[in-house]
Order: sequence, then structure tokens, then C-alpha cells
Amino acid sequence: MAKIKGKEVGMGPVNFRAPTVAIRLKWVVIWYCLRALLRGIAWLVRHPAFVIVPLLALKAYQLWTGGEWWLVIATAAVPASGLAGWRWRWPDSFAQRVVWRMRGSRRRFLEYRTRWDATMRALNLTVRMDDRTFVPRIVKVRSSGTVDQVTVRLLPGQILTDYAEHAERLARTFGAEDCRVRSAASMIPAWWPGGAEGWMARLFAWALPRRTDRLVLWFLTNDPLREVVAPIPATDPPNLQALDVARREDGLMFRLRLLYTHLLVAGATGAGKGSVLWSIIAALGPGIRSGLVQLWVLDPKGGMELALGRRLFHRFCYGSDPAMDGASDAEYEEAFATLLEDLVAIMRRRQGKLRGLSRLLKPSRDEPFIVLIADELASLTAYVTDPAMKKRIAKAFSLLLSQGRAVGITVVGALQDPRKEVLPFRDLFPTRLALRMAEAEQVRLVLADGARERGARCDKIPETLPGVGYVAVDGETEPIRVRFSHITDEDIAVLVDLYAPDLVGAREPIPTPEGVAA
Ligand SMILES: Nc1ncnc2c1ncn2[C@@H]1O[C@H](COP(=O)(O)OP(=O)(O)OP(=O)(O)O)[C@@H](O)[C@H]1O
Repeated sequence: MAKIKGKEVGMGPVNFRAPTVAIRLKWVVIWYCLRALLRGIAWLVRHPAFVIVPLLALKAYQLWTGGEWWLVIATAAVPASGLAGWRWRWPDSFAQRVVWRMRGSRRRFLEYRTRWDATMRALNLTVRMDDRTFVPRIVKVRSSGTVDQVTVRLLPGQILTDYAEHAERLARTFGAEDCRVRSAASMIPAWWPGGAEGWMARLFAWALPRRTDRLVLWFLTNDPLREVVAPIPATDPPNLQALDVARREDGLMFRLRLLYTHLLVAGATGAGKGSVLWSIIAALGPGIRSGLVQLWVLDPKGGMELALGRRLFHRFCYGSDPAMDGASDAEYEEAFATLLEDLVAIMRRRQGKLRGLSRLLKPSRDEPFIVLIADELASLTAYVTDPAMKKRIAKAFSLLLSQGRAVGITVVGALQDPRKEVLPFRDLFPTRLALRMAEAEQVRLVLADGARERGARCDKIPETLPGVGYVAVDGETEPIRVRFSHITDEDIAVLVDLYAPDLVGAREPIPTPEGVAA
């Protein structure tokens, strides 16, 4: 008879099965007791914090039977003070390993177990075989206080999209604000150094189970992204592979990898693209001060977004209103093209230096990590009026995007309209972030086919939540919902005072656009 790793549910009030082997009742009882004991031990190993429950029961029993009270309390105090020390010294690890697990177990029994079978049947997510009905099993529930992660084992023939189609219904049924469907194959423990890209993940890649038969339902129970995220203190030196720039919806820090990648930020007007760029600059601050990081900045919106931080930038170039400083559009456009071509020249020089020695440049003060920040990319691509300049700018961008990563040059570009006509080299950005978008179709253009169906409903992000978006990372199947820190003009002034590099000329006003206006 066919066997399925799901939970079989009966067809009627009583189910009979013909016995094939006669076993004495006492052996059956012993077998069930042993199995329950082994399962209990395995469960305690996975939920070590619950060891405290039998321990407390034992202590209570000792007190009851006349044990020395001070001895009883002293032995109970050892694990209690261990837990307290853990919480005090490593609060994040304690929250994830103890608090989240306990909350997950409670919610599994009180919320999900009770309504799971009926919901699966109602949504037609069961499988019928040989007159038997199988319901997908809940493997585990983890709760972060803001998100319940319910891992489900798929039944044969089921795919992630089957569940994604019902995401909204699942959210309503289990009293969540939203539900996202994520594949379990991409789930690297959040506490691993560097997450999915870190050294732990790479070192143990061979040992990580490939859980293609599982998915994780993310039930958003209490949206932490409704709160504005305050500026996040930067680490010194900055970890260029994991910059602390935003808060994730499960309450964890979102760490952005910038080294050896390029980032595209797309969002409607007022979606908070500026806060993304400033969060990145803030996280890079200590590196800018030490000379490990150089910012090359293009702000075609007349310097409106980024000019406040000009002392932090190695090169800064903005377009403006020709009537104000006498420079023509063509001169501005030439200034942009020149800056980009200078960067291409550095790229070529670095390639020559590395050739035959290494395939990746390790940034240092001699060869710093260069981040090209380009706000309003459309003004540098589609809206350039001079065809010759348009060609030069497009060529330089294509070269930087296709060859710059390995030699420590990263492009961070922001734009409103992600269509190919506006940004022909959109596909050359490996990391993409979609903030609030004007149309559902744009989500697909920025993130990936099916991203919206899996929960990245960027067109539904309300205008009241600027800085909220979904980020797609290479190697992760589903985008992650995050909110970037809100950096005010006052915060920028503090950043400049803290991190402006102490180089000759850095405190002089930088002529903009370069070579055009004083
Ligand atoms: N992360 C954030 N948290 C809270 N408020 C934010 C955040 N980001 C931006 N805002 C606020 O939202 C408004 C619009 O932000 P911003 O100018 O960065 O948007 P934008 O996408 O760059 O818009 P545009 O394309 O029109 O320049 C501003 O008033 C800003 O203060």
C-alpha cells in the first residue's frame, strides 16, 4: 500500500484495519512508552530550555518530601543563573534559542495544531490516495515575537505555489496580518555568522540538509516595521559583506552585502530611496574615515538628495538647473560621463594589477572599496539629451556593472521606473530592493517572476511606511521584507562630523559639476 509522509485522517468516526501480526498487548504498551520516551528526549535536546520544567518539578518534589530547602534552592539556582547570564551576555542568542522556541511551542499547540487539519481540508491542500486522506504535517513552529515560522512538510505532488495562492486565507485563518510562503531549502539559521553568505554556511554547506520537501509559512503576527527605525550604530571597521542597514520583519537585523555585488533600489516617489542610500552611507562611515571605503556619488537631482554629505564623498557630481549656474545640460552630462570613465580607468588598472595573481581584490587603504552611488538612474540613462553622452554613460555603466565587482567597485543605483527602456542594464544588478512600487507588474521587473505571488506585494505597501521594501538576494529564493533606518538632516550632519575623511582638500568645497562650475 502506498505510504506518504503526511498525517492520515480517518474517513469516519471509527477506522478499522485488519491486523497482520498478533502482538501481545504488554509489548505494544512497552513499545509505545519507549517511543514516547525517546521522542521526549529528542525534543528536550532540541529545546534545551525546557529541561528547566522537569528540573523544577524534581525540586518541588524534593521540597515536598522534606529535602533541605537551602540545598534544593541552591541546586535550582545553578541553571537559573546560567540562563540569566546567557540572557544578559548574549541577549540575541538567548532570544532566538530560548524565548523564540518557547513561544513557538506554545503557539504550535494553542494556535496551529487546533485549526490546522480543518484549514488544510478547507483549502484543498490535502492529498487523497486509496480512499485515504493525508494532511501536510507541521514539522516545527518558531516564533520571533513578530513572525511565526511554521515549517510544513509538503505532500507528494505539492509545490510552493499551491500554498502561496492561499497566503491571504491562511493569514486570516490564523489571525496574522500577513502570510508569506518561503522555501525551507533557503533557511540558514539566522544566528549563523554572516547568514546565508557567511563562512559558517560555506563551511558546512555539505552538511546542510536540502529540504526540498519543506516550506516555511511566515505568519506576521505583529508588524515591527510599523515603527520608524532609528539610525543603526555602525561597526568599526564596517563588515562590507554584512552591513547593518535595516530591520527585518522578524525583528532581526538585515545585513546587506555590498562587497562583490551591485545593488539596485527601486521605488515610487516618496518610497524612501533616500533613506536606503543614507543607511548604507552611515554603515560605511567608519570605513570612509579610515580610507578603506571611497564614495563616488552622482546626484542628478541637482544634489538635492546627497549634497549634505559632500564632505564624505571622494568624488561628487550633480546636475542642476542650468539657469542657476550657467552650465548647460550637455556640460552636466559630460561631467557625469567623465566621472564614470575615470572609475572605469581605475577598474582597468586594478584588473591589470590582479591579473594572474588573484580573481578578487581585497580592499585596503591602498586599494579601497569604491562604492558608486547613483541616485535617479533614469536621468543618467533614459533622459540624457546628448546622444554621444548617453552612449558614453551607458558604456561606462555596463563595464562597471559587468566587471567592477571583482576589483572592489560596487554600484548602488536608485530609480523610480524599472522598465528596460529606462534601465537597459537592470539584469546586471545581482542584489535588488523594491520599495513601494506604483504597479504590481513592476515588482516582477525588479525582484523576480513570482516574487509578488510569494508575498512581495510592494504595490500594497502604504505611503505611510516609507523605507519599507523587499530585498532579493542571490542565493535566497524569496525576498525578505525590511525597513531601512530613517536618517534625518541632523543625523547627516552628525555623520559628516564623525566620518569625513581627514584628507588634504576633503574639507574644501568640492567643485560641482566637476570642471564645470566652481
Ligand atoms: N526609513 C524611513 N523611515 C521613516 N520615514 C522615511 C524613511 N525614508 C524616508 N522617509 C520619509 O519619507 C519621505 C520621502 O522619502 P525620500 O525622499 O527618501 O523618498 P524617495 O523615494 O527618495 O523620493 P523621490 O524619488 O521623490 O526623491 C521623506 O519625508 C522622508 O523623511
